[in-house]
Amino acid sequence: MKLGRLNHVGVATPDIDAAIAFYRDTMGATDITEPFDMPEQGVRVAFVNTPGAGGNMDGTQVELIAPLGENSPIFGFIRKNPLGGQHHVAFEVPDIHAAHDWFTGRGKRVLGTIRTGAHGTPVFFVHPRDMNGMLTEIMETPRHD
Ligand SMILES: CC[C@H](C(=O)O)C(=O)SCCNC(=O)CCNC(=O)[C@H](O)C(C)(C)COP(=O)(O)OP(=O)(O)OC[C@H]1O[C@@H](n2cnc3c(N)ncnc32)[C@H](O)[C@@H]1OP(=O)(O)O
Ligand SMILES: [Co+2]
Repeated sequence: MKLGRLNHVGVATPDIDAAIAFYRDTMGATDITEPFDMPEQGVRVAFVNTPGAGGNMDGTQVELIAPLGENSPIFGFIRKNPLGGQHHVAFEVPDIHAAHDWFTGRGKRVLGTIRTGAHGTPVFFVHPRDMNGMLTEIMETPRHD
């Protein structure tokens, strides 16, 4: 497998509206999506688009995520980290199933099943303990048709 593009850094927050205001007013972000719920993933999500290499908006995103209820997979994280913070990183791959075989073949614990992520493509997560302490999301590259 070859290292793919860093698509986003997942940042957990207890208050997504306050986090959006921070990125807009303190960090000077000019391109932030409206938040939206992903009940099947137990999170509310908003994307902060960062400038790309050419100053456009195809750079790596900050993916703001807030827990939807106590069953959210990030509820425990917020309880331990009340301010929120860096939660995961997401790398792109061309083929999610080949990537899944790559990580499981190396004894890495894939969490749950392949699911549809916030970019509309299949994703899976690899346990932080098997990834040098970093919860890692592997996502199939979004198609820009
Ligand atoms: C999919 C939509 C969107 C997208 O981009 O498309 C998203 O990214 S949504 C992101 C939210 N969803 C997930 O994170 C799904 C995968 N995550 C999980 O299954 C859990 O969060 C899990 C298993 C990683 C941790 O769950 P929990 O915190 O309830 O369990 P523990 O407290 O037992 O944690 C075990 C162990 O891992 C450490 N930990 C927990 N979270 C993280 C983290 N984000 N980064 C690094 N380490 C983490 C925790 O401290 C425990 O370590 P220990 O040494 O035992 O204390
Ligand atoms: Co993510």
